[in-house]
Amino acid sequence: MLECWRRACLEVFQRNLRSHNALRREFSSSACRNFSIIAHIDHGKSTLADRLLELTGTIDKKDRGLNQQVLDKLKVERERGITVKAQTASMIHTHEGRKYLLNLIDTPGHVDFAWEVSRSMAACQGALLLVDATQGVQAQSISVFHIAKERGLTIIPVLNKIDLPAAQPEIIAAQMQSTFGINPEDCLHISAKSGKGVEKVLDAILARIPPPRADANAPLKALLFDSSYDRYRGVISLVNVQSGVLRKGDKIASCHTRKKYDIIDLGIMHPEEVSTTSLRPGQVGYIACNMKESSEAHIGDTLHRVGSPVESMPGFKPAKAMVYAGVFPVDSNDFPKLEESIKRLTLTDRSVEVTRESSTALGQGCRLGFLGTLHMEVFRQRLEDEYNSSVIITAPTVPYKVVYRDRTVMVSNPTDFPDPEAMIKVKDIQEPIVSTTIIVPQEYLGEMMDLCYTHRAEDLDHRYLDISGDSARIILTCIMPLSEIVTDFFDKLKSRSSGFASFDYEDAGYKASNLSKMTFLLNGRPVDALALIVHRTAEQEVGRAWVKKLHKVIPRQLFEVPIQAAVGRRIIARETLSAYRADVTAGLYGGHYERKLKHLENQKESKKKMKKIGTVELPQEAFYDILKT
Ligand SMILES: Nc1nc2c(ncn2[C@@H]2O[C@H](COP(=O)(O)OP(=O)(O)OP(=O)(O)O)[C@@H](O)[C@H]2O)c(=O)[nH]1
Repeated sequence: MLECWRRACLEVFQRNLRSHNALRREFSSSACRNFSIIAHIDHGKSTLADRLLELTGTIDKKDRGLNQQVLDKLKVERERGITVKAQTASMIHTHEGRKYLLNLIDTPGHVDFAWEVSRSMAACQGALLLVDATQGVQAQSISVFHIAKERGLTIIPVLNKIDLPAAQPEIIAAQMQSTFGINPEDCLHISAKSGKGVEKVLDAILARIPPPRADANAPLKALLFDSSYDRYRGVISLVNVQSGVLRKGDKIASCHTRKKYDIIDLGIMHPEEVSTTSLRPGQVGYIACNMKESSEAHIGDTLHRVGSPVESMPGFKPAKAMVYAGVFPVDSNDFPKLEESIKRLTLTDRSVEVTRESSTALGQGCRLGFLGTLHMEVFRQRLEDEYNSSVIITAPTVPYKVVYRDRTVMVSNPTDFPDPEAMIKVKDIQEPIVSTTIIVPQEYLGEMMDLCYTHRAEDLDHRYLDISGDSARIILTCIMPLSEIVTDFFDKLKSRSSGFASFDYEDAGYKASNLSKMTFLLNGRPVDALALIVHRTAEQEVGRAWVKKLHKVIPRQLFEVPIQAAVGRRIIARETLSAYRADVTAGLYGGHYERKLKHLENQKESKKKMKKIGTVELPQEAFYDILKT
């Protein structure tokens, strides 16, 4: 038994040593290929990435549990089966006796994380466009294709899941031709799950993707495209060396901050960090250089050698928060812990915007800006998973523009939205709009159009994406207010199309709109944390729905409590909570005096945790119940 174990350990050690020795070789740029895998959500990116890592001997099948993807490292990614954060891995592949260094940058598939996708692509010369052969081209296949095309990447079309009986690779290849102008003969047919055809993907990467154009003798120029935080070593940055050679001990400087650093360690991701002596032009790897604050690692920054400045490369458009929400601790005494947790989490997720906020109802909290609602959900789950904090998140709000005669104010918190009385001073209120693409089988077109119209869609247009037999698919485009999408639009889209519709959107600027602030009153007193911004046409519906929900969740008091939705002084909806007397000592007679006292003590204790809204007492948990859906 012991002998077996010893032999297994030795095997792993020797394999690691062999591969680490291979990694320490210096790869010329002609032996490098930098690529990413782009696809619609669930089309199999992470599965293909794992298969490539296995085929190149970077990981061993035995090293990982069943169904666990190596590059999906966050707990929330494993639980939800989605990729949130782009990961990088380098592999060594031997072809016709020559060793190549393949750098794979895995990308997330969901619309909320499009920023990560375009960032990852900046370090690549090619992309595998992966399409599920049972589902065909979907909304995000189109958006990621266009991002890759704009960046001038070589695209290798790959049809996945051919092992499934429902796969129709020939039909989907024809779809690729009609949608993207791709020659069907260029499409590779694979099953990332079984590994069938994946060898050909490696061949295509070498044959079709050009090596990075890089000059080892030119001054050092490295693109910083991602960063993470390590408690002991500070900021770890991922860089793509565009020219020159980066070595341990080098003194480098940032074009953005002008700050100087010494390279303490560098290397490649294999898929964990493996230290090397240098990073050569064209390579992708990590550097540790005693950067203390993650704000110093500016995504899209150009690094150069101290004393030999270079022109900075065009950076990235900064991530733009599209959805804001207040985050409060369930127990208000926990605010310092919550703030610390948020701070630490934002070190690994730089796209979250953070400011402090305080509410009369919920106490001290933070206002956070997210890229979308899934991003918000994922952040909440990461907070709970990694930092063990329960949080109350207020209803999501998009950033509105309030245009006064002399200035424009951005409002991302309903409490700051002008009341109807203050509207005389306001010239215009504008809301963010997005251009939306939906792909759906034609039999659901009516349902989809109806759904879009009820969410205030304009400029609705549609055309056939492809016609194959009876299964024609439609591509539907329209302009919609972003606020309509951040609630339950996605769930409705999926349920009304039996799960067949796919959906994507992109920023389309701002548009004037007829909006107002809705407040909720408990016994005549407004509860700030519940305020909403609604379109005039939806006032009645939203007001009634929320009042009903509050009626269900708020515990009865010793007196009758009216629950009202109001816009200014106008009451839109009302429910009444009937009175209730909580007699905790009922049933305790005569000799039970001590127990009676204890019950009263307990009641006093729980009262301390109550929030007072005027005369109404609410446990903080009630807000959690009200706001969790
Ligand atoms: N039958 C079959 N299933 C596959 C194949 N490739 C992937 N899958 C399955 O499809 C599902 C989605 O695969 P993932 O690799 O997680 O997809 P993804 O594109 O990385 O998803 P995101 O990271 O969320 O964007 C998983 O259940 C996989 O097991 C394949 O070739 N055949």
